[in-house]
Amino acid sequence: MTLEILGKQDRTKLKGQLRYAARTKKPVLVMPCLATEYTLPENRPVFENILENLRQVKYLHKVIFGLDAASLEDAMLLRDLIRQYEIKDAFIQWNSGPVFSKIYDELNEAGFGLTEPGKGKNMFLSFGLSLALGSASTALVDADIRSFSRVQLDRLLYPLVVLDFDFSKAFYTRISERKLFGRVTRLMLKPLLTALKRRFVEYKEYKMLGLIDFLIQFKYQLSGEVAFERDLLRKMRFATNWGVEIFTLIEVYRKAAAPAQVEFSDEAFDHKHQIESPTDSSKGLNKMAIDIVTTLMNAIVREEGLEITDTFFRDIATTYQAVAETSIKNYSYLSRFNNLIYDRDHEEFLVKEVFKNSILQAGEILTARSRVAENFLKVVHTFPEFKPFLESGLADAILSIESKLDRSIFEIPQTVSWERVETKIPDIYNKLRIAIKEERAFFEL
Ligand SMILES: O=C(O)[C@H](O)COP(=O)(O)O
Repeated sequence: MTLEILGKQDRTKLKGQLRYAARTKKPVLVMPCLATEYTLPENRPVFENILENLRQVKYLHKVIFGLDAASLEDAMLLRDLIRQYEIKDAFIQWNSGPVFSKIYDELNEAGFGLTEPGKGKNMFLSFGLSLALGSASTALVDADIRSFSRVQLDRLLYPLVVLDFDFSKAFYTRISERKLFGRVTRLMLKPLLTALKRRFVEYKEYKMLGLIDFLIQFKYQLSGEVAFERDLLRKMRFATNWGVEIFTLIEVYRKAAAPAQVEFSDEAFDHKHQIESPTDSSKGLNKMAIDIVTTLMNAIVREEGLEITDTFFRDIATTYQAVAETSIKNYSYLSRFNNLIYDRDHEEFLVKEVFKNSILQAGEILTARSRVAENFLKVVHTFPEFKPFLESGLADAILSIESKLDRSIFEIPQTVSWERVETKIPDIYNKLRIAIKEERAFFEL
């Protein structure tokens, strides 16, 4: 279901309905942030605008600031800002502080592999905290939205808190300095999904189309603003790299009963932009694109069972380029229609020199991995306890073995689900509630 803003929305009504329904749904907002998002002078106004807007939201049960890369002084500064803006019921999940380091240690000792620092690990713990607080709906919003306003949060949560959806995802138009942004979504992911669809129709691989069609219907697949209903959140796993948004959608495809996308803003959306790094595939948009393609194709190969031939990625990259070139023409018209600046040469450069290579590089990574997987399985074959798993074919065998081991063997860096944590550490939510109490007392919040 797509919830679009049709004409002028009655914001007071929206707010009123949310307030009423929130009494039972206890919505929690999770905001992962880096200390630099408020310590650097150039970022501070963006962060303070978010706080100013959050101050006006009266229906949230709790606001969790998942704080990464922060010293004690940075954490205290955040505490001061939360107080200054009178954000009610907020607390800091200071990831490198003593209270939550202990929780991460316990999760790691139980074998959940949360060693890689970053947004994935941060938000995973915040979600656990939200579950521990008994929230029926949890929203995730980034701390770098330059155009944030409170009504956006209202819209994101409305499908879950007021209506009966179990997942909500924002869509919007990204514009900055009078130019279209959303470069990876527009120029890489959307054309790639179209190219994959063409290929699967042509080769009559209809089984693959369910996932592709599901992904295509989202207007902005890489938006980071999402909300989950409790039962779904418990079942979700999360990628801990740049593939997080696409991985989340793939999980939602498998696990959600009633997903919705919602128009976040009737104005253009702007956030902090990653650099383009055409020659270095280890950072910026280039790295983001590789992670996304690897995550997507990994799911199609392993969980949908696609057999990849030697030429698969080369063929897909060629179709991708043709589709992307057509969309560039369309984006140039769209820009003219909206009086925006459009640098067609640069967009073509991104498609041909950056994103096409990302697809090819992701192909190399996946092909190499699948060779490793085969060898791995040969070795695993010698252990009798894995024998029953090996009868179901390569993809299923790896999945079963991974679920037995509680972690991914060599694939997409990802978390387990909270449902899995609950089974292994039955009193985990109790421990998390104690941790929240300690952290709140420490920061006097
Ligand atoms: O959503 C995207 O396409 C990527 O996050 C890049 O976005 P940007 O071009 O708006 O920086």
